[in-house]
Amino acid sequence: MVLSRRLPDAAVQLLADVADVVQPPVDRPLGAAELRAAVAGADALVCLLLDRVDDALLDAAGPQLRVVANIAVGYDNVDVEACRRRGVRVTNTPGVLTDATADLTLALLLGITRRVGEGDRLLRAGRSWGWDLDFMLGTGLRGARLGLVGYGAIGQAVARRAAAFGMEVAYAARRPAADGAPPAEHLPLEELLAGSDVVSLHCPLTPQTRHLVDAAALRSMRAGAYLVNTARGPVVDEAALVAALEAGEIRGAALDVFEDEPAVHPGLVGRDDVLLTPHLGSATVQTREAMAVLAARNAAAVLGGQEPPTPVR
Ligand SMILES: O=CC(=O)O
Repeated sequence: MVLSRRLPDAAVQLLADVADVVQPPVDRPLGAAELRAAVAGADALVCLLLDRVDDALLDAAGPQLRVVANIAVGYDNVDVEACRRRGVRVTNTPGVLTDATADLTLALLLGITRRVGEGDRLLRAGRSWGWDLDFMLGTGLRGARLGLVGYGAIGQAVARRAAAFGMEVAYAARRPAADGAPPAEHLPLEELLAGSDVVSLHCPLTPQTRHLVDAAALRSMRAGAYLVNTARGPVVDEAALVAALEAGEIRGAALDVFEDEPAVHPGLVGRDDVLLTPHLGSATVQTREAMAVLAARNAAAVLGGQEPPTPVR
C-alpha cells in the first residue's frame, strides 16, 4: 500500500493493521514522476486531489493494484473509466467535509458581500479612512436570493446556513432534491443565474460542468450579483470572469478554487471586487483527519475483500 502523502497518525495506524504501508520519503505532495516511481508494485494507493490517476499512473503501478482511495470528495483527478477497465476500485471521501466546505462558502459569501477582504487590505495599506454613512457599503443578505448550482450534500448544507441569514434559496441540478433536503426552489440553470443575487457553485467538475460559468452565463447574471466558487476552478471560465468583472456585468466574486491551481489568473489578483482563498474548503484539522481516516478505511476494506464505505459509483 502506497500513500502519496504522509497522513495523520490515526489513518496510518488503521492501515498499518492491514497492510505494509509505504510512506512517501518527503513531507510534501509528490510530483507526477515521483508518484509514478512510488506507486510501482502497490496493491493500494491512497492519494490526493493533486495526484493525476490516469493510464500512465495505472501502468506504472502494475496489474496488482486493487484500489485508489482519493482523499477528497471530488475525483476529477481520477480517470474512473481507466480504473474500472483494470478492475481497480475508486473511493472518495463524501460527508466528512460537508460542514467545513459549507462553512467556508458562507465565510466567502459574507466576506465578499460585506467587503471584508477589501477592508482588511485598506487598513493594512495604511490608507486614511473614517466612518461615514456611505463608507464601504456592502450588500445585505436578508431577502437576497441565493442560487446554488448543484444540490448535493454541500449545496444543501450551504442552503441550511443561508436560511439562517434570511436568504431565499433556489438551486439548479439535474434531478430534484430527495426528501429531507432543505426546502428550495428547483430552477433551470438559466433562470437561476438570471434571478440570483449570489450564485454559489457546488457541482462536481465533469466534462459537462467544465466552463459551465462562461461569458454567456456571466452576462445573464444580475449586475449586482456575486459569484462564489468552492467547487472546482475549471467550472468557471476565469478569463471570462475577469472580463465580466471589468465590464461591471457582476458585482464581485469569491473564489476558493482556480482553473489552473496553484496559479491564479493575474486579472483577479489586483481586484478589490474579488475575495480569494487558497483551496481551503475542507481545511480544518478535524476534517482533514476525518478525510484521511475515511480514505484509509476505504483502502483497507477493498484489500480485506469487503465493500468500501464510500465507493465512487
Ligand atoms: O476539494 C476538496 C475535495 O474535493 O474534497
